[in-house]
This record gives sequence, structure tokens and C-alpha cells, in this order.
Amino acid sequence: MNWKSWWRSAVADAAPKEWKVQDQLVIAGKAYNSRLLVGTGKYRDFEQTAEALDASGCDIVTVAIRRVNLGQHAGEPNLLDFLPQNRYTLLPNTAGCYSAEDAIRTLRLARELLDDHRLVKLEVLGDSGNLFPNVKETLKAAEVLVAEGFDVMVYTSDDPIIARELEQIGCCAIMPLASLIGSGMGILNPWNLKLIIEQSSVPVLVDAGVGTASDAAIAMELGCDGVLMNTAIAAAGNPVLMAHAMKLAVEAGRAAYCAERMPKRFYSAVPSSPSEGVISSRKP
Ligand SMILES: CC(=O)[C@@H](O)[C@H](O)COP(=O)(O)O
Repeated sequence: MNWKSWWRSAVADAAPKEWKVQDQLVIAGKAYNSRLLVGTGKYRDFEQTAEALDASGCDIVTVAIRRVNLGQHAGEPNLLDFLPQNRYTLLPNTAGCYSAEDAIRTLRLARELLDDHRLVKLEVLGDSGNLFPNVKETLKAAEVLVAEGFDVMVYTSDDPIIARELEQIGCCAIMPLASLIGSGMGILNPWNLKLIIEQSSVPVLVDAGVGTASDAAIAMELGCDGVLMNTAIAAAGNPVLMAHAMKLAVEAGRAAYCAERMPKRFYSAVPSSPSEGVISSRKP
């Protein structure tokens, strides 16, 4: 069943307020109510991180295992002590890894630390300046991690050929960049994202480069299954308010996508109300 027929049968009689409950994001067999995934870096402190996560309504929280303490650094504040127990699904990520080997080692550590945790975000960088992914090393790491039983959500470029290879390897979600990590430049190539969305049978989530709420809404309107972001929220003047804005944007974008937008007309007007039978002396 394609999503459109599924959607029609699923929400045919549902009141709009019910639609979100039925339109869950499913990743590696688990359903989530929120399509917004949020990172935990760059906040003022863990209190602010917790408040922003709460305001975002997210269900999945990504954590850079090399940077954020989840218990691997004894004696230091532990993020988990600031989050409500069992509220979030943690998504350990390999931010800061520049080789397949490093990324694999980091995620094995995460698995030990988090009690046989399987859902992970793979990110292998290729350049410390532009933080572009090294797709060769990403493919290599994905092969090993999938074979070891990890559910791999993978950060990659917006190249549809690489995206297809990652799906064939068995990654459970493809996460192409919108633009450079931390740049806030929004979606640079919607056309490539569209190609990836159309060819993929696993969820496609934009990851990196979102700057403000409209970027997130556009990603969802394009048909992305979700959006992952960090800097747009953490580096906002008011991170908690921005987290709330992102929640609304992702929901609005998703609803607009599912509602199927009106056809665009190439710069030609159509009156909003019928012109026949109008009481007027003016000839059309
Ligand atoms: C948090 C995380 O996983 C980052 O590596 C990710 O790519 C986010 O990028 P932005 O900070 O640009 O949202």
C-alpha cells in the first residue's frame, strides 16, 4: 500500500486533532509520535537542554557519545540525570569521528554504556572545516554495524546513489544533510532530497543545516519523514521558544504534505470566488 492510500484509509473519518496519533514515524519497527529529533550539544547547561527537549515534543534525542556524558566520565554531570526517566529514546551518535573504525568503536561503547542499545546514528566526517560526511568511510562503517545488529540511522550527503547504497546495506533511516552542520543555511538542494525521498523505502530525515522553523516545514512539505536538528535550537536567542517553534513547524509541514497542496499555477491568477452571476456592471 502506498502512503496515500494508507493515509486515506487510516484517517478517512478521523478528526484533524486525531491525525497525528495515527501518523506515527516508524523507525526500525518502533513508532514515535514526534517527527522532530533533537540534538543535545551547544546548550548553556543540562537544565536548558532538558527544557528545550521538553518544548520540542521530541521522542528521540541524539547524543554525541564522544562529547556528552552519559556515565562514561565518572564524577561529571550526567545528562541522563536531567531528563525524565524513560521519556526519550536515546540515539547515540558518532559526531567527531573521522573514520569507520572510530565510529564503530564509539557505537560499541554506546551499546555497552546503554545496556545493549541498538538504535544509533552513524556520522563519519570527512573534513574538520566543512564537516561534510566521508561517504566511503560511512558505507564501510554501516556494513559492519548493520552486521553487528545495530539499527543504523545514517547521516550522509544528499547524493541519491549513496543513499540507495546505504539503504541496500540495511540502514534503517537515511539522513541527508540540508546544508552544512551548524550553518543554519536551510535546504540547499530540495531536488536531490526529493530524489532520495522518492526512491527510499526506509524513512528519510533531513539532518544538519536547518536554521529556522520554515526550513523544517519545507523539509516536511517535501515529504521527509522527519527532521533532526541541534544548532537551530541550541544557538537560538531563546532555545526553549525555538524548540517549540520547531515542533509546530514539523507538524505543520507534515500536515501540509499529507493534505496534498494545491497545484501550483505558473504565475497565472484564478479568482477565489466564482465570477459568474456576480452583481456588477463590470464586464469580465
Ligand atoms: C546533533 C547532530 O547529530 C549533528 O551532528 C547534526 O548533524 C545536527 O546538525 P545541526 O546542528 O546543523 O542541526
